[in-house]
Order: sequence, then C-alpha cells, then structure tokens
Amino acid sequence: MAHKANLVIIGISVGLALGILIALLVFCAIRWYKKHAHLRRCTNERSVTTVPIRSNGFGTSTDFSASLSNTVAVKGSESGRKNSQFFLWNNQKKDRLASVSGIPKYSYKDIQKATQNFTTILGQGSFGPVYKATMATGEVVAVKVLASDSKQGEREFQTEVSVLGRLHHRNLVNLVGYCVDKGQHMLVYEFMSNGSLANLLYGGEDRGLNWDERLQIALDISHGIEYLHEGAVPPVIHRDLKSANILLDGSMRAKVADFGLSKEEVFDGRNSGLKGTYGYIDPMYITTSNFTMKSDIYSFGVIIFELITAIHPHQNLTEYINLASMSPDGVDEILDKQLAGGCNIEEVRNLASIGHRCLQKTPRRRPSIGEVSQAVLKIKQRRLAKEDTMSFASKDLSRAVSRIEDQQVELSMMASSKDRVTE
Ligand SMILES: Nc1ncnc2c1ncn2[C@@H]1O[C@H](COP(=O)(O)OP(=O)(O)OP(=O)(O)O)[C@@H](O)[C@H]1O
Repeated sequence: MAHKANLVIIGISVGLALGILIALLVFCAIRWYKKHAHLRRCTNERSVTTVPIRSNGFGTSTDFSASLSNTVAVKGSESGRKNSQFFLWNNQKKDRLASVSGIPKYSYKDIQKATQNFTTILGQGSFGPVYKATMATGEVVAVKVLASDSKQGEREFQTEVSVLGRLHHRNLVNLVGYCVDKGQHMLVYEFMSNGSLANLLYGGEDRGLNWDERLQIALDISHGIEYLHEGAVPPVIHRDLKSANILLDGSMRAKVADFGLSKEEVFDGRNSGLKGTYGYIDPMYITTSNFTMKSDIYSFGVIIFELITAIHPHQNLTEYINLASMSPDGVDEILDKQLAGGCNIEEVRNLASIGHRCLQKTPRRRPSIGEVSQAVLKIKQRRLAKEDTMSFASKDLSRAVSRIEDQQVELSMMASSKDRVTE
C-alpha cells in the first residue's frame, strides 16, 4: 500500500515537473516569436526606401519610393542609417532635399541671374533646355530646366536630387545644386565643356576623337558604371546609358550623366511602355520587362561600338556589329574611317571583343562591369608596357649610337695624330 502511495507521489511530482517545463517552453517560445516579429517589422521598414515625399510647393505628394524602385535596389543593412534619415521626410518641412542630399538649393532669381535670364542655352533634352550658368561664386555650371508639364519628370526630378546628391565619383557628372521655385524645377550640374560623346561622334564638329581618347573614354565610362553597380550603397542601375548621356570635361575625360531623367518611351511602332532609348535597350528587357544591371552592360556594349565605328545605333549599328562578329578581324571593316592608320588595330579588336561579350543575348553570359573595366584597363596597360619597352630599347639604341660616334671621333683623332707623327 505504502509502495503504491509512493508511486502516486512520484507520478504527481513528475507530472508537475513536466507541466512546469512545458509552461516554461511555451513562455520562451512566445517571447522569441514576439521578439522576431518585432525585428522582422523593423527590417521591413528599413528595406523600403522611403524617400522624401514632396512638400515644397511643386504639386501634390508623390509616392517617390515607386520611382526609386526602378533604379535603386536597396540593401537592407547598410541603408538602415540612411533610411532612418529618409523617414524624417514624410512629416517635416520644406528644404529636406538639401539636408538629405547635402547639396545647395538655389532660388529662381539666383538661376535667372546666373543664366543671364535664360539666354545661354547649351542644348535641348527630352525634359527641357539646358543652360550654361555662372553662379555668384564664379563657378560655371549647367542648369537643366524641367518642362513644367512633365508629371513623370517631377518624379524623376526627386530621384535625381536624392540619388545623385549622395553619389560622388570622378566619372559621374556631379549634381551641385537644385532649384524648386516659382513652379520651376531645375537641376544644377558641374559644367562639362566638351559636351556629349554623341555630339563629338556625330555632331559634324572638326574636333574628332583619336583612338587614345576613345579608349580612355571607354575606361572612364566603365569606372562610372562600376561605381553605380558595385560601389554605391544602395546600388544604382542607370537604365538609360547612351552616348548622349556621356559628357566630356575640358581634358576629354568622360563622365556618366542623367540618373533618374531621360527615360523616354521607346517607340517601336506601338506604345510598349518600356523605358530607355531605342537602339541601346537590352532585348531581354523588351521580352521580360525585367531591367537588371546586365541591361546597363548591354547598353555599354552599344556605346563601345559607337566609339569604334562612329555609327549611331539608329543607323543599323546592330547589323554592322553582327557582321563584324563573324570573324576575328571583322571589326576592321566597320572601323571609323577617322581612325584608319591612327590606331593600334589589336587594341581595337580587343575592345570589340569586350563589346561583343556585353551584347550577349543571354544576360547571364554578359560580364559584370568590374570584369569589363578590368578588361579595358588591360588593353591600356599592355600598351603602356609596350611603350616602356620601346622607350628602353630606343634609349639603349641611342646610347649605342652615341658610343659608336664617340669611338669614331676617337679613332679619327688617333688617325690624324698618327699622320702628324709620320710627317
Ligand atoms: N553638365 C553639362 N555640361 C555641359 N553641357 C551639358 C550638360 N548637361 C547637358 N548638357 C548639354 O545639353 C544637351 C541636352 O542635355 P540633356 O541631358 O537634357 O539631354 P540628352 O541627354 O541630350 O537627351 P535626353 O534628354 O533625351 O536624354 C546635351 O546634349 C549637352 O550638350
């Protein structure tokens, strides 16, 4: 009987212990779940790029994150700090663009004065005219005035200010200010005195580009894109790379321009709704509507062939490229006549081979921008190494020649002194 009572007590104790253990486990599980749900909420909040909602007098607020999602892929962790800055935007005052992007805001009057009442036009883009301006500080800049009726332009204006204001690289055209005043939206860029690559290649100007300059331009562009794809946080996909969006400074160094802007509708006989510029657009994007970094690589491939051939993509460049791809020296046939005799054909073929890889139909088979810039750099380095060897060789040769000359002088002196002795 006593034995039975003991068994009951033991049973109850074990049951109680088990009960307490289960209760503890349930308690811990609930706490763990609550904590993780909270973390998940925070992470989600961070990974949505809440960008400044416009409140400074140019129309109604726009869902800016929608426009950014097209060009900017957000990396959760790194961007957390920046995005917490962005959250402030939603309910705070006017000049937030300046505080987030860190670039100065100008008044309409400032710009009016700097452009001599908008009389110094440099060119006309699809979003409006571009003026040369001299600011009160003496700084020379280019001012892009957005057409006031462009709804899409407004959204892209904000993208441009918030994205470009954070991006700084020697191969990107720097945004140095902006203006939102009197119903006008303007972007102020560093001035690029040699204009666009398209103008230089097709503008019929006397100033042609030699091969060295073209190779350097290809390298500069690749470095600009490399910064956007692999250096910027969050990374940026340009979406509208073309020779008209490559600008050149006074030393013919190239910079990539127009982020957020210049996404004209592609006209392919029907209104496809695709963004980009006909002739540069990745065929895979047309099929899938999925724009990736490899689509930028495709557009860069087209620019490489523009540099080699000076044939505009609207003039059947693709057909010429396809013909050239049929043999290793096929590119010789489509080389810009201005370059004939004035370039190293091996270098041209190497650059063309990089271009062909960028234009692969399957995006996966296209190189990354890092690989492209390494390959272009290699072409330049090989040349420099060759030049070094040649200059050493020519120095050796000239040293040998001068040694022979010295010996000849010595010999003739010896001969004349011998003649004098025999006399
Ligand atoms: N920062 C700059 N410095 C000097 N000139 C510039 C600058 N930005 C633009 N321009 C000039 O203004 C012209 C128009 O430029 P914009 O970027 O508006 O249009 P685009 O790139 O030619 O065409 P789209 O708007 O269709 O992309 C360019 O061709 C160039 O000559």
